[in-house]
Amino acid sequence: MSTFILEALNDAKNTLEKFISNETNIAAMEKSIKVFIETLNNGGRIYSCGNGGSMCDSMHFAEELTGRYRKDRRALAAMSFSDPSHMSCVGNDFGYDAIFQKMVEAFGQKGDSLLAISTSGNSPNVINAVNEAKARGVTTIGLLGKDGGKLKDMVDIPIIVESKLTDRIQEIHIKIIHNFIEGIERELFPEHY
Ligand SMILES: O=C(CO)[C@@H](O)[C@H](O)[C@H](O)[C@H](O)COP(=O)(O)O
Ligand SMILES: [Zn+2]
Repeated sequence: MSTFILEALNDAKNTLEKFISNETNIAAMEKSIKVFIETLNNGGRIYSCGNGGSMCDSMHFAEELTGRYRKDRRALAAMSFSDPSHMSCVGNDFGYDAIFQKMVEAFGQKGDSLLAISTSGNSPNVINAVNEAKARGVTTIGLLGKDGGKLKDMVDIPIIVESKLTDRIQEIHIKIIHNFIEGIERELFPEHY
């Protein structure tokens, strides 16, 4: 039993170390934070989407912007595409592949940004959201994994966690997400740091 626990924790450590050691990843994270800050400073909105655990990450990202991260401050304009009634309607009437695309169609404007989260980079509903975002001048940032999938070459800024395991990739994604929030707050609320 303990062997499996240590193996899993060590694999997580190694995956994070590998991610950190690639300068491209850190540069892409910095670039993403700049995009988010620019969006907010220009009165735009930050959107996010993903499936399963990545939907939880998408919601986690948005709530820490609209609500709170480390300290109290004003709400920031963010929205996760995860409204169950919207998803059941669009899933039922247009198909599951349209659930995120329809939200971009409803809200996406030039200058907004979209955090598209997919560990495979191949989920059709995330791909369709990114295509809609591109057509509307919404900047796209991909939190991806494995080989980056189709989204790697579609998003403006791809961030790929090198691992074959969905859960492991998600564990690094949430670290990146917290880093995004801290980067945004450091710029907009320097008095908190
Ligand atoms: O959270 C997990 C596994 O850790 C699962 O729910 C996982 O998110 C789902 O299988 C997703 O449908 C995977 O989609 P994607 O990351 O490939 O876009
Ligand atoms: Zn958090």
